[in-house]
Amino acid sequence: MEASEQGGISEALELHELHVRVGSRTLLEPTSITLPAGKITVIVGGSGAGKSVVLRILAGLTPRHDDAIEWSGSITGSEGRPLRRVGIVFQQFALFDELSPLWNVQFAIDHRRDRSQPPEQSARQWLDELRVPTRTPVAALSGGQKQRLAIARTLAADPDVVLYDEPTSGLDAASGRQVAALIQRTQQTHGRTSIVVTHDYETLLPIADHVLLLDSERRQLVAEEPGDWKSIPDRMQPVATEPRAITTEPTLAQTLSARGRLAAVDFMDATGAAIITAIRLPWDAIPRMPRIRWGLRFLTHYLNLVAGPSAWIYLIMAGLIVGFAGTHFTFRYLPFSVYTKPLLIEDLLAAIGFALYRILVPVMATILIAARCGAAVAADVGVKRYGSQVDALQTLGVRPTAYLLVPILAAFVIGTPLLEWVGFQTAQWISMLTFAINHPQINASFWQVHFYAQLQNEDAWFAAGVSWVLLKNVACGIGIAAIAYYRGIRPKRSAGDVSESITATVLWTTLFVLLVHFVVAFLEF
Ligand SMILES: Nc1ncnc2c1ncn2[C@@H]1O[C@H](COP(=O)(O)OP(=O)(O)OP(=O)(O)O)[C@@H](O)[C@H]1O
Repeated sequence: MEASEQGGISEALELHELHVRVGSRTLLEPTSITLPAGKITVIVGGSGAGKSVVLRILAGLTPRHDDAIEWSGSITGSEGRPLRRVGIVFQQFALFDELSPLWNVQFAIDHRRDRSQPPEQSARQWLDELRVPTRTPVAALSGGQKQRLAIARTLAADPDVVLYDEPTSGLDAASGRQVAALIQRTQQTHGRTSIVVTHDYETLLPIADHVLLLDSERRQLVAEEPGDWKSIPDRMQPVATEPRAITTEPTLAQTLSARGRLAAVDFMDATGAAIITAIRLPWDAIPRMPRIRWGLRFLTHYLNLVAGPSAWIYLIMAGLIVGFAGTHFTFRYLPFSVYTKPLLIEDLLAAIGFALYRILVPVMATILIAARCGAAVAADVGVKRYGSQVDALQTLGVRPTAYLLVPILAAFVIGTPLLEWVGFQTAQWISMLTFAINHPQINASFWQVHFYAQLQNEDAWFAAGVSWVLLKNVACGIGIAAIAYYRGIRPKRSAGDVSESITATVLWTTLFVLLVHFVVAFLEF
């Protein structure tokens, strides 16, 4: 542990017997090494040596038994103390696009490591220090400005250690040197232990206090003496890909059988994931928001996504169609209508009112909400996952369930009945209009009396069966929210994975909604 010039405390990073495997390949044999406090350590290694894997492990983003990655050993601060916070400046920055630069930094300040201590400086002071415009939307910032904002956000959260992931990637030599100078200046000003993971040794070795080589031959992190730094490039060999086994072309029957097996495995995977999700949901949904005001901010975002103005237009259109069709065609295609209509008109209106209120509008509304809002939320969460914003939340000390799942569930529990209500209001209005146009000789109050005949509730102001309608809405809302969230939050390696998660959400949410209506219909009637 070391005190910085500004009086802050920075921690060393101690690796104890860190052992990393990816699939059947060992990336790192058990390694124990200390990355000194308050210094810049540069970790270099050839392409494919495992720098990104090690960086994510150091940042606490990889569980010990991931899908393909396994690691053991421990990572602590100085003298074996637990690390409280490891910050990371992501290669693609992982900024929160929907927030201004100022609010990106404020988010980090509000979730800083020790909130009993005053923040090191205000969000505006951080942006001034790192020369980031405060009002320009994040998406409109230049690459360099985004990187400086990412550094400001990471430091504002008051981490013990700051990791930089390939900070010069994609930059020309001059810009790379500026970034290196910025890292050095920031480190000197704030005294944080800084670890730079890179393959760009030429630009970043000049600012290093220590250098570690991730040696892919020896599978070790090797501390390099300054005298040996010059020879590092010769030892940074790209890792050859695994030689492919030579196989004969599979026959059509083999291909089909393999595809069948894959489809079966996919189906089992999806079903297994759905069961696990259902079991986990109550635990994940406990609202443990670190800051209520940020929770409300995320809730507003998701309420707008789920039940904003464009969703109202959907439900109004749906209500118009189902209300008009239900009323118009019932009377138009009534068999022997000249004779039967005078006898049945009252009962038919009551049946239309009942069907619209209890079945047609709820089914139509929830299917639309599942497809439209489920897809919107899966896309939102999927992009946050793919763009590392979910990782950024985690390294800022926030569980993604707190600010994503809980607000998403709340938005659907509020939004689904609200949108359904909008659909029903429209449906009953168009039903009245259709009836009035088709039966100009009948008094308007006739419709009013008979449309609601099956919905009268003697004891209360609300309609009969409202609890069933609400139950369907809330059950569908919770299911859509959970499917969209868990599909979106799964690891994403490509934009294709995001798109696949949106498609899967639409398929599963609509199926779920139909299942809810099917099951509730048995209990209800
Ligand atoms: N989630 C994963 N599943 C399977 N293999 C993985 C996974 N992540 C990394 N790998 C493999 O682990 C090895 C190390 O990858 P890593 O991305 O850490 O390399 P790197 O040193 O960062 O390379 P580069 O500098 O080219 O980005 C590679 O062979 C990669 O294919």
